[in-house]
Amino acid sequence: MVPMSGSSSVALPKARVVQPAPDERRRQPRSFVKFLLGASVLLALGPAMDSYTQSVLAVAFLFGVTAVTVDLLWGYTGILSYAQSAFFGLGAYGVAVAVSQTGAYTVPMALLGAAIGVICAVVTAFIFGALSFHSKANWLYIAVVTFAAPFIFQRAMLSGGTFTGSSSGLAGFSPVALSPLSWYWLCGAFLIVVLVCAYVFTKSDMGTVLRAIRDNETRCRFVGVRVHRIKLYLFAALSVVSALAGVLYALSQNVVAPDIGSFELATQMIIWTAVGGRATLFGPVVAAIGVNWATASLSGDLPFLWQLLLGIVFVVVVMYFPAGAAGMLKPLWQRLLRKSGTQAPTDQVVLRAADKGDNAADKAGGLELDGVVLQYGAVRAVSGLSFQAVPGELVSIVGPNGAGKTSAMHCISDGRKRTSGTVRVSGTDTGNLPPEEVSWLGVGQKFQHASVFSTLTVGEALRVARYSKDRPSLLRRDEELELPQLAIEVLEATDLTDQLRTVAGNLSHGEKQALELALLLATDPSVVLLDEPTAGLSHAERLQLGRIFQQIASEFKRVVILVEHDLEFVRNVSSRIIVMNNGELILDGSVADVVESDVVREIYTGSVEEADE
Ligand SMILES: Nc1ncnc2c1ncn2[C@@H]1O[C@H](COP(=O)(O)OP(=O)(O)OP(=O)(O)O)[C@@H](O)[C@H]1O
Repeated sequence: MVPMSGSSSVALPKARVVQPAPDERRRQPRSFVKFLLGASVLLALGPAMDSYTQSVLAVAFLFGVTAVTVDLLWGYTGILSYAQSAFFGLGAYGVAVAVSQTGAYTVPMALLGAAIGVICAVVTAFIFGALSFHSKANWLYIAVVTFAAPFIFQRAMLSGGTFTGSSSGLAGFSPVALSPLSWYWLCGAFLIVVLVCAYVFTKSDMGTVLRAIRDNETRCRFVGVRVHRIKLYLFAALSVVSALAGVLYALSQNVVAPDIGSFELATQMIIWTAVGGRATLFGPVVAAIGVNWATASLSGDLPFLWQLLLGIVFVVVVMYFPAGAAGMLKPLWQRLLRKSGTQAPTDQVVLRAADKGDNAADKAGGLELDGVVLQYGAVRAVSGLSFQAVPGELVSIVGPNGAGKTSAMHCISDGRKRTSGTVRVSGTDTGNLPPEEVSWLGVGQKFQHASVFSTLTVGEALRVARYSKDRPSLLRRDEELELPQLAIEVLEATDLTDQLRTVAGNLSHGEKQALELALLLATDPSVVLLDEPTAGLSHAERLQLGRIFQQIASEFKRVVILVEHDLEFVRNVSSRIIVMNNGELILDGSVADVVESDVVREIYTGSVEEADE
């Protein structure tokens, strides 16, 4: 951070462009085209292989597809799912059961079976997703819940009698009689289509949102990203992809057995992703193809040794190379690119000040708390807190440690935290809405500790924060980043406009604090909650931020609620001060009232009870 200019306001740029050199821009599509060329060459080599290898690789390509789904879920979004093998199995069994049971060995019947299998997979995904993605769930829920999926699948297939073929499975049902080479091409083409779609998706604005969820789900929710909904839809969509891979497996292999939806296969998919390199797409695919090809070639001669080797590789990679093979090779690849005169691709960012306020200023009707209570078991952290704040006010909440200041902030930003009482934002009762919905109503909260997205660039993080205003595209990355003026003020004043392409995890502590502030301002809130925002900052940085806070309140007419321990700082920036002790509001008045109050002095030096006596 650098000191602000002497004026209270910073001149706003209409548009500021941070763009890569032309060489870099040309490079981005090129690397992907190279990949497609490489994949085409691999497919073209098909006729040179024997039919056994063609068949093995066709299956490996389908497992590569499931690896892409695991990577999108786990690598990009942080969702560890063990259900992908069950979805694969449902697709495969859908075809096998439909054709075998009806005796109609026709393509339409196989397609009908495929549709039933896919629908079963989607319904299962929605059920597991609904159990795992909700406000009270953490990241472990999906792993624990889906842990059961392969077991349920296998048990169901084993108990299905002649309907599912029990332990022997079903065979000889496929109405599609293609040569191994044709299946090799078909499955390879399917893998390429899935990879291209996944690549485009991960490079889109929604792909950035996925990485943001993986990095910091809490911050996502507090800037209005509907995390649970996104996770649920992603999980359901990828169940379709896995089930379709299962359909092709059944048609090409002409045999299905319960182990295609097993826990072992589910674990292997996770191993391919970890060993290949999470969040790289190509790494897990190469690992899936390589491991399956090697398994087919070696497991006959070295059945036990091969499994042991795989297990050891997995443990070593997880412990010592968390970025996987792709992560290990990346520096080498980048060095090669640099030698050939090019750099890794980077994106252009055009920062633009919004011509009009999104909505907050127009409907800013202030903040109102009425009898708010927050009880943690026997501890009453907030006890009947009531106050109002109007646009343009900077209200500081002070009090000793444990007074309930942070808890009061939580009661405003998260309707589910409150035990009782009412909070109204611009006249709207927030009820028991979760933080993402309260954010949509116009509340932005900055936490005590800087909470940003460690692997996202500053520009990407700001784009994520615009989720509720500019819907992210699933297909493309918007070069233009339109921000409310007050967010641009913060970026300009702290020089973050020059760091739009810097990874947030590499910023200094002060810059992270400023970025977090800019993130919540990017949502254009009408109520800005700041919980000890200057903790750990230098004197100059505190002064700078203090001026910005005042500007947000007085110039941009927002309600600013500030929790701070530094009374000198509070005195300089506040228009009003609320004093809390033991969860209760004990004083609400002007700066002069509070500073001169004996009660406040006594709270900080002794106890109120003692003072009363
Ligand atoms: N998650 C929790 N579970 C149980 N008790 C809690 C929890 N969070 C806070 N408390 C208790 O609630 C009371 C108020 O805590 P809170 O953090 O709101 O105070 P504070 O005024 O913000 O303190 P500080 O200035 O130290 O941050 C304290 O007694 C604290 O121990």
